[in-house]
Amino acid sequence: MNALTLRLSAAKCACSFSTSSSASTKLGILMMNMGGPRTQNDVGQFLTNLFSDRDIIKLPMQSIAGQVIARRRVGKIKEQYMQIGGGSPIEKWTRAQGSGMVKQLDRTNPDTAPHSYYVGFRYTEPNTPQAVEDMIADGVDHVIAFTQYQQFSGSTTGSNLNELYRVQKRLDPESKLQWSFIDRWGTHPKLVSSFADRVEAQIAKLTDDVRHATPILFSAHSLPLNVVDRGDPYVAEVGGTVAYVVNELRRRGVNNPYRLVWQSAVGPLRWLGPQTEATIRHYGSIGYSSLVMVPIAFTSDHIETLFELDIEYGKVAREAGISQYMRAEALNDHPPFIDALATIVKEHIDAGFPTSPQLLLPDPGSESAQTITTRKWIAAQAASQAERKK
Ligand SMILES: C=CC1=C(C)c2cc3[nH]c(cc4nc(cc5[nH]c(cc1n2)c(C)c5CCC(=O)O)C(CCC(=O)O)=C4C)c(C)c3C=C
Ligand SMILES: [Fe+2]
Ligand SMILES: [Fe+2]
Repeated sequence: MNALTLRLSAAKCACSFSTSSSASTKLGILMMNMGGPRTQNDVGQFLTNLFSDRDIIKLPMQSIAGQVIARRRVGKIKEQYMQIGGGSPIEKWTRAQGSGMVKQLDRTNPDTAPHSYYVGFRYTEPNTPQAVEDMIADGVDHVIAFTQYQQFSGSTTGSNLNELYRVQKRLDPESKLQWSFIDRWGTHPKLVSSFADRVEAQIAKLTDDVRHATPILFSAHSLPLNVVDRGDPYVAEVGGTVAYVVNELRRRGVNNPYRLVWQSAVGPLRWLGPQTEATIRHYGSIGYSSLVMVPIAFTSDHIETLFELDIEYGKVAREAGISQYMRAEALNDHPPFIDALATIVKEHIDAGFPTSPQLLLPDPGSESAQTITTRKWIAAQAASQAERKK
């Protein structure tokens, strides 16, 4: 009997979780991510929301400075979105992933069917308040907050969780919703295997003369060094994903050399390197004529893959004499990746909605009051899930 079955022991028919039973628990799966502008007209608001978020960047007089910086960057970023078709494809991919995931869960976990997914983006619509309102209106009792960032950072999943804490406190003051959390999954075997598929497919496209010697550059969004120093787990967790993917590639007979590099640094802060762009330039300058790039910290296409890796660094690679510059496809709607998402949720349900112990351990460096409050809420939810399991 899993936790849900136990909760249903008072129900007349404990054999089914169907929504037709008034005593049944209705699950909602909240897919959390940053979001992206749907059109060029949304770029300004997206950037304003991002630069207003103290979990990603702390500015003096945040609300004014955030707007000023957003206004300064909007022209450049709009131009980048124009070059990738006008907007971010993140909502399209999140919906494809969510619908594939719940279809599979309906098959593998009939006891908790039907499964519904909700999209909670941090900086654009559909946002967290909309998702929580929809879940309340749909009669959801238990929300699985499932981050779509596979590696944890306070600036990404941490920010989404802080927002979730504020939103549920406002929209669900009597705490009718129960919550559980899937907060990181960077080494899940099905995620690792999905990445290995994507890398292997690109390696196969290289010409015979360079196929086995071409460097694989795993590239992730960088972090400011002060965030790394604080003990944010992201850098180590990205390294963990890379190690597992390389291990899987070795198992498949792909023995190419590899490096982990960091992209997308913005502003005057010092950011973690080596930078992706400088690495491409350097390898070109010492005679490499081929590279396979792998976006390793995001599951869907976005500006960092379609613009930065493909267009911007593609040009850098050509200038540096790299004639075979390739990028592993993002996971997007790759069927083994949809299987990975559904399996991760299945394992969470089957195990009685556990909270990762990592989520409850503070960073060694200083934390915001909001993060401390959010962690207390998560700990209370974790305790009540554990209680139900007994
Ligand atoms: C795992 C991914 C990401 C981490 C970690 C991350 C940390 C982080 N980002 C900034 C500042 C900016 N990020 C911006 C855009 C952006 N960031 C990510 C991912 C991560 N960020 C993505 C996928 C995107 C692009 C969104 C899209 O729709 O494609 C931006 C805005 C763009 C710009 O102005 O150049 C900023 C700014 C910080 C400071 C940070 C860690 C503290
Ligand atoms: Fe970012
Ligand atoms: Fe960028």
